Amino acid sequence: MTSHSVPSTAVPSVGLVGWRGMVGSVLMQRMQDEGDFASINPVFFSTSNAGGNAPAIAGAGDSGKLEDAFDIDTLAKLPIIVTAQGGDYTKRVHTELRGRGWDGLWLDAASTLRMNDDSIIVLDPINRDVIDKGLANGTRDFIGGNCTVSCMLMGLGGLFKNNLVEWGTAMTYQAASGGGARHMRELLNQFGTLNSEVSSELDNPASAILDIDRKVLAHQRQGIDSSQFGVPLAGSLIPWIDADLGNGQSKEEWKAGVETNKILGTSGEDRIIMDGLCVRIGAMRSHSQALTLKLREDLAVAEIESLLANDNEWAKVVPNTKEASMAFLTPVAASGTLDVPVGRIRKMEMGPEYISAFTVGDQLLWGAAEPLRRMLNIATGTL
Ligand SMILES: NC(=O)C1=CN([C@@H]2O[C@H](COP(=O)(O)OP(=O)(O)OC[C@H]3O[C@@H](n4cnc5c(N)ncnc54)[C@H](OP(=O)(O)O)[C@@H]3O)[C@@H](O)[C@H]2O)C=CC1
Ligand SMILES: N[C@@H](CC(=O)OP(=O)(O)O)C(=O)O
Repeated sequence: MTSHSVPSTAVPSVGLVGWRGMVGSVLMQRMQDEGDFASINPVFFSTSNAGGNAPAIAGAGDSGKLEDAFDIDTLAKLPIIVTAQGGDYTKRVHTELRGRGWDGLWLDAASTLRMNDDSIIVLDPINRDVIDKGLANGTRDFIGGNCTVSCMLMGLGGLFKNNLVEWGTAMTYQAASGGGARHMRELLNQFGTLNSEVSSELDNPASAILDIDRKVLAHQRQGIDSSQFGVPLAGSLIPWIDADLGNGQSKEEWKAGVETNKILGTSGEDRIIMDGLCVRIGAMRSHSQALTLKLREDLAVAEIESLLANDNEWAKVVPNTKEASMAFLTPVAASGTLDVPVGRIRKMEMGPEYISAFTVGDQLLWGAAEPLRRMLNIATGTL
């Protein structure tokens, strides 16, 4: 074993797997920003570089060497493991660990264990009661939710938590980051090559826009690198995300219903019907969604806004004006922040219980890293 032999310290030892990936890096940054490393003894793991240097954490002393992320003996000594390594890793290592009776806490960004009966989907500003009950009852697997679902509930928690939503549709506009780092790079490369194709025409104000459009389209249809997304995303969109369930629904769309209800702990007649269409667009790291909600009551718009604004400190109600929507209700405005703007709230023509809403959230923060970071703090008793 390398330098970290899981020492007995006053603070719990926490295994960190997947810390250098995209989600893991955001998690590490947030943990440093919030001073979380003061309450844990981090033990860093790697699937590719065991024995290499662990990352330096400001104020946390020597991080030592990287442990082997497949070394079950070392993992099994830890009371808590946090992973953002991905579903394949979870499938392999979680099964082995539990198989040998390890009863530590497993905190995971991957979807693999999310819908298991013995796991809880964590989003504590929305379901702290479910989490606390689970901890008290011996639940050991705490899993981050789907990014779109988590961002929607953070923005609209005031309606969902108060059992005011009968059903809803979420029509999503999901960022490239949902596919991973390589997808973000591909999107930017696509924008770049499209621009290069027509740069001389763009430099000439007299050039015909329809000629430019023809050249762009020709490049999109032939020659542009789309190896990650499968089809061009820059200057286009992709109306399908995740697997085909064979019933016309994508897996991402299915998650909206099952995960929303699991997070909220709603079932039977309280179950909320959620469905929609999930679409990939050329945004970088914030997911947006347009919602139609059928409320259980005819609430005034001001009352709805007040419920949303008062639900949690991150939901930010944006007035339903053109100016405010353009300034505050976009991926550019929300990215890199924990704020979840929610706006375009108005009664729809269908009737007084039908409202529209639009919300945006950074899918690497509330959509992935932040719920796990906060769950770790709950587990260590610091939140
Ligand atoms: N992307 C997303 O939006 C979301 C992802 N998730 C979950 O999180 C998991 C991880 O996603 P994501 O962070 O995007 O995955 P990444 O591909 O960025 O990272 C996963 C692992 O790949 C290894 N790796 C190999 N090459 C590199 C490199 N050049 N830079 C960094 N890491 C590298 C690292 O493992 P090692 O250090 O051991 O080599 C790393 O931990 C996903 O599989 C998914 O289950 C959940 C919610 C949202
Ligand atoms: N499917 C999401 C990203 C993601 O990782 O989702 P999940 O954690 O549910 O697998 C997207 O593409 O935007």
